[in-house]
Amino acid sequence: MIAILGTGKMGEALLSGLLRAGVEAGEIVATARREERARSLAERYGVRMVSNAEAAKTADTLILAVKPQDMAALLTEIAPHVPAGRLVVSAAAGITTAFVESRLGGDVPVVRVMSNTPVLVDQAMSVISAGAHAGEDHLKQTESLLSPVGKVLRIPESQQDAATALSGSGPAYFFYLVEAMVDAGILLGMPRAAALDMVTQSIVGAAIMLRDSGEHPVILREAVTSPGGTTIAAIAELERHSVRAAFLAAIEAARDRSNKLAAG
Ligand SMILES: NC(=O)C1=CN([C@@H]2O[C@H](COP(=O)(O)OP(=O)(O)OC[C@H]3O[C@@H](n4cnc5c(N)ncnc54)[C@H](O)[C@@H]3O)[C@@H](O)[C@H]2O)C=CC1
Ligand SMILES: O=C(O)[C@@H]1CCC=N1
Repeated sequence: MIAILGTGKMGEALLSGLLRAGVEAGEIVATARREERARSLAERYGVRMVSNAEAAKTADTLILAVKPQDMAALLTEIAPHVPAGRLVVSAAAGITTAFVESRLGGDVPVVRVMSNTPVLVDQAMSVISAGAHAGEDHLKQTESLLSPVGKVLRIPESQQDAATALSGSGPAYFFYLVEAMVDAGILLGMPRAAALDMVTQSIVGAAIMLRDSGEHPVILREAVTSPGGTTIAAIAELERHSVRAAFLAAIEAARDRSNKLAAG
């Protein structure tokens, strides 16, 4: 039995992914804070909605998907109910395995995960790290939960905040870029729908080339950039506005924010 505690955007994305991957609805329980939300999830997915205490007692694997700021309260609530040896998977940004271990007590095996919203289309990037009491089996179990909904990579826990900044938040940067490019299309007089189509197909095409060609992004970009042409005119402006430096600073800020999240 798998329990998802805190079924918001990420929890629901993981829940739907598990079901698409063939886990039976009867093998999953979930929890939600609001009754209306619980009813809607039960209706849409056919899973049983239970209390956090019941989820902690009954499931072999607990997936904690509340906001980092709500994690301490959730751990205090479930600590008396988690039987020894249950795998606890924490999906929250910035929350260390030590934070979870210290609040649950005992030798609880904890695996920290940072996934991202493309889990909804089975294209997640999930990075996982073992806590002090989690071994190879626990990492394998977590991989088998997450690999049907995307790519899974093991990383040292010391890199989790950086991964949160890169791939956890990553989809938001691409959506932001699309918004900005569509605005540029509007500036040039394109209808909004057509501009969105053109930009979306360009980003999908570029992403698939990057993933499937094995080429370095510099080579792929150079292939688009003709001498004296249009692309270099655009890139000269991106450089003039320090867009690369802005990305470095932005992702560093996200890493620092992740590092501070456990403190609330
Ligand atoms: N949204 C994203 O792209 C990503 C989010 N995450 C992490 O996933 C976690 C959840 O994020 P979101 O889904 O975006 O937030 P969210 O606010 O949509 O979901 C959190 C849910 O937990 C519920 N909740 C809070 N305390 C609870 C409790 N004691 N018992 C039961 N339910 C409770 C809330 O009512 C809410 O529905 C966060 O820790 C975040 O860092 C990780 C990767 C990506
Ligand atoms: O913005 C956040 O804090 C979460 C963690 C990674 C993506 N969204």
